[in-house]
Amino acid sequence: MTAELIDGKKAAERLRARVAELAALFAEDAGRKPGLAVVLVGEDAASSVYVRSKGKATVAAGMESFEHRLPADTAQADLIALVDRLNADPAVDGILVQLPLPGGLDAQAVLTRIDPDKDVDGFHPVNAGRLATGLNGFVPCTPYGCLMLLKAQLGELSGLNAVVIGRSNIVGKPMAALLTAADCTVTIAHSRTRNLPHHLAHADIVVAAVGRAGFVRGEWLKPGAVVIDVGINRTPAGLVGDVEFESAASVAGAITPVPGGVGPMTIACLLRNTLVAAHRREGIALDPQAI
Ligand SMILES: Nc1nc(=O)c2c([nH]1)NC[C@@H]1CN(c3ccc(C(=O)N[C@@H](CCC(=O)O)C(=O)O)cc3)C=[N+]21
Repeated sequence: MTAELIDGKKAAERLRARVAELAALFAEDAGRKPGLAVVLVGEDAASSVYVRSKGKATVAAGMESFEHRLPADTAQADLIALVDRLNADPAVDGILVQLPLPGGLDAQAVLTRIDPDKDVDGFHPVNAGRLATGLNGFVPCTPYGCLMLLKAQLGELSGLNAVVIGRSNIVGKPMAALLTAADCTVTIAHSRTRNLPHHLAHADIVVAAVGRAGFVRGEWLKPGAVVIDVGINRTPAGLVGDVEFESAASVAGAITPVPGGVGPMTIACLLRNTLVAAHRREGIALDPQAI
């Protein structure tokens, strides 16, 4: 292996420590802690683990964590009613409804019901529109975390060729928007892209978010490319990313591992967004560039 390992765990720890310092200052000024409400519907094992680690990280950062666990057979109207209560609750700065929702529930309707100024996931169409048009809003945590890792690795991104593999509303599309805003030349590839190796051959930056284990092969990469692997695939061999790690690590300049890469940054960025939401709601200044 020749590639440098990008330590997302360490980067996330640093970000969380900075968020905790600023959360303590916020609490002094506002007389209350920033608050994050997390809603989990059903008993999906992976979701349950994520929600628990989000709650722990929230408290560790000096924020209030409000956890709402609802049964899998919750009616759409009851879930909407909970979102309405959280929207109206002054102690709640951020609302996250854990995805995926159990079958029968309309996720889009729920996400659209969240107050855009409490939408720390950045999934509301208003926040997608703000990102697309360069307005201040909330950026989805996973692509925001990827951007932070890229900037820490490369410094200036202007003029670089970036290929984003995957076009989801949660990762691929906002990732492409962030890289475009950072003056990269951006290609969005996906499962139906013809001749992916052709596109990757010129990519200085590769962000893989297709949800297929080992989809991206090292031979396709430009030597020295920086590779961000968003994939979290549970296979018999364990947790693996969307990039074939061994072959990629012998060609890339730097690469994120799975686990220990993008995942921890996602949670740290959620705390960051919650801190920003709290400041905006209280009218307390916070330089977003400071974190
Ligand atoms: N409304 C909503 N917002 C989300 O942000 C959201 C969601 N729903 N549903 C599920 C996905 C997934 N997600 C992850 C968060 C942390 C890790 C993470 O910390 N992973 C560690 C450990 C991985 C493990 O051991 O399972 C790592 O990669 O090192 C991974 C994945 C947030 N998501």
